[in-house]
Amino acid sequence: MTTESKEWLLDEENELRIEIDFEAKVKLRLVTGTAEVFGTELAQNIDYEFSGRKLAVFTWHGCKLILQGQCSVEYIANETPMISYLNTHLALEQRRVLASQKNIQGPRVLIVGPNDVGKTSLSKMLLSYTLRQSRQPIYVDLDCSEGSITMPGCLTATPLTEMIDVEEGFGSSATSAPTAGSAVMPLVYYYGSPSPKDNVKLYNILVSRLAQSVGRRLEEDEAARTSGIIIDTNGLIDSTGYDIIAHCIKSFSVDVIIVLGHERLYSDMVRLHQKPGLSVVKLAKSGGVVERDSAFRRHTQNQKIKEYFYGTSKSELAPYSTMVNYHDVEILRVGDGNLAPTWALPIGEERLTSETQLVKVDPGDHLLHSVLAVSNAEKPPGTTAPDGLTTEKEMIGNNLAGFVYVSEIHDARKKMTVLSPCPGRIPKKVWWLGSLKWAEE
Ligand SMILES: Nc1ncnc2c1ncn2[C@@H]1O[C@H](COP(=O)(O)OP(=O)(O)OP(=O)(O)O)[C@@H](O)[C@H]1O
Repeated sequence: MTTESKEWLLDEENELRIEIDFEAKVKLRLVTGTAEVFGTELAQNIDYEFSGRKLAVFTWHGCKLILQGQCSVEYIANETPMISYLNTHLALEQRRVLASQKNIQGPRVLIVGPNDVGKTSLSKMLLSYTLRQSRQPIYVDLDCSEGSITMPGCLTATPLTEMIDVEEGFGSSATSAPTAGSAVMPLVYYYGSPSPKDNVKLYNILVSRLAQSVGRRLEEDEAARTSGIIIDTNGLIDSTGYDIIAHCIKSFSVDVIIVLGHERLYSDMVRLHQKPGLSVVKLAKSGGVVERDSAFRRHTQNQKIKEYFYGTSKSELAPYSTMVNYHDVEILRVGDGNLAPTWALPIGEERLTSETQLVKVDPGDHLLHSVLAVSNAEKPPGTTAPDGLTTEKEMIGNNLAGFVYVSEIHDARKKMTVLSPCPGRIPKKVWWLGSLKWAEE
């Protein structure tokens, strides 16, 4: 790493915007004053290390920062929408105070907008500000392309109790070595693809399941109930995107929609959804939000997968290698199977579509480098016929125990070697195959 260091003096309400390549490492230190990264405050005189990130260091009251290392972009901006973001938080906080007094549900906020307008960054800020008020909000991540919490291809809900980590984002706060019964364990459903468009029906089923689970959590957990939920979405805003948004609003009983950086979407949301008890708010996109090309996104996804098995430079993990017999596991994927004809279904049964049909996958060379999701489901489909349909729906709606990575295939011996974060035999037998592949470097 280059030792070149540079001092930055920021006036109040300014932000230092930096972009760091994946190959570079940059250290950031707050010397005087106060500053925050997407809502999380920096401690003074501590080195924070970043690689492959685009971020903003914002100060409300002015500060002095030192950057050590090579950034690809670095500049100070004095025009930001941070005041409007803070005001939005304060309005939501008023609702939380009311919710605490009356013991009712706090705000259920949905953040929508096109790609690269800062939805995830705004979610982090609103969550951080809420956590700073000693509340315990739930973060729902419906953006399956990114995998802020665990892996790409997942839909997750995470009750947050600790501040979001400056260097690792949700990666650390939500999943670092949770103790038994820890409140920071995310609830994860596997969708298996980076775009909701690939299988809208499956995506909506999983959103409904996630919403039911979150609803149960809110009933039991008073702190989470009054703190409310923040839902981050993908950037789909065409007609399919509108249907998905409508489904999310219904499933999570959303009462605040924040539309980020898109006038037409805002006016459509007002027209389609504004009704008593549901507010639609428009916020401006920050000039600092960076458009990420597909290569950058792919790199981020790979990094996320790698971190799952090997940890980060701050907390390294050593994955375990296990040999698995083909016949010991049931590998399934959702969709694209051959359908039973409608007349073959029992009278009154809902017809399964090809989008939600379970298909058994025969293990083989094609699985090499796949990331498979280990389901908490116990029984393979078809074993409890005659009600096979219900079984399939239950199977799809099961949450996940974790992930494995297929590192070697020994087809002649009908075995495969998989990496997993835990030692020993993998107790769960139903594994989902999605489109996630990763070539270990
Ligand atoms: N003010 C800012 N200054 C510098 N970088 C920023 C700023 N706000 C956000 N970014 C960066 O811009 C990128 C895009 O932001 P973000 O992920 O929040 O957008 P998004 O709308 O959630 O994107 P998508 O839905 O397409 O995944 C991220 O790398 C983020 O760290």
